[in-house]
Amino acid sequence: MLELKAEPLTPKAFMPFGEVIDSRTSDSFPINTGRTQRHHDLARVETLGENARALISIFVSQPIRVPLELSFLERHPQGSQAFMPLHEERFIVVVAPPGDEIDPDDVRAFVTDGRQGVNYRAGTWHAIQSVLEREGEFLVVDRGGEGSNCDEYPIELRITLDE
Ligand SMILES: NC(=O)N[C@@H](O)C(=O)O
Ligand code: NI
Repeated sequence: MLELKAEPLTPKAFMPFGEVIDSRTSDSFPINTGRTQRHHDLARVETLGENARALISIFVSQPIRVPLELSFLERHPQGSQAFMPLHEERFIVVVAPPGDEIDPDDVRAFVTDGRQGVNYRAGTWHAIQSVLEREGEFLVVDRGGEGSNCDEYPIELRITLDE
């Protein structure tokens, strides 16, 4: 069992796995006669394969208990997957770089601050949605289309929080 302490999520630390979606750490420009700031193109939506298209969904997730024990990570080889909290919910992010094998030394665990969303790039190994404290509602953008788009990799993990 590999035990990891979740570290605060930052755009730089998450770069090997995808993007952090956050209006506080992204550039913007004015639109709508200056009434709106557009934080533009924050994450790459990847939709690969036959009849691929982008899906917009809402996940309503029940909270997990900490320490979080995992028996697998999953990946979506044909598309990215983004999670954006709708009510400042914090969640645990566990990731490993794309590849057919997972090196336990490459697994990273993060905790978001409620304002952050994430976009897993296609093929990034990740834990399934793991919201903290209370029921969470997330806007999800990922890939629809033909063929299988979810692989699982067995790995025993225990994620703790420094709080
Ligand atoms: N299965 C599904 O749509 N969700 C997972 O991919 C997940 O990452 O939570
Ligand atoms: Ni997923």
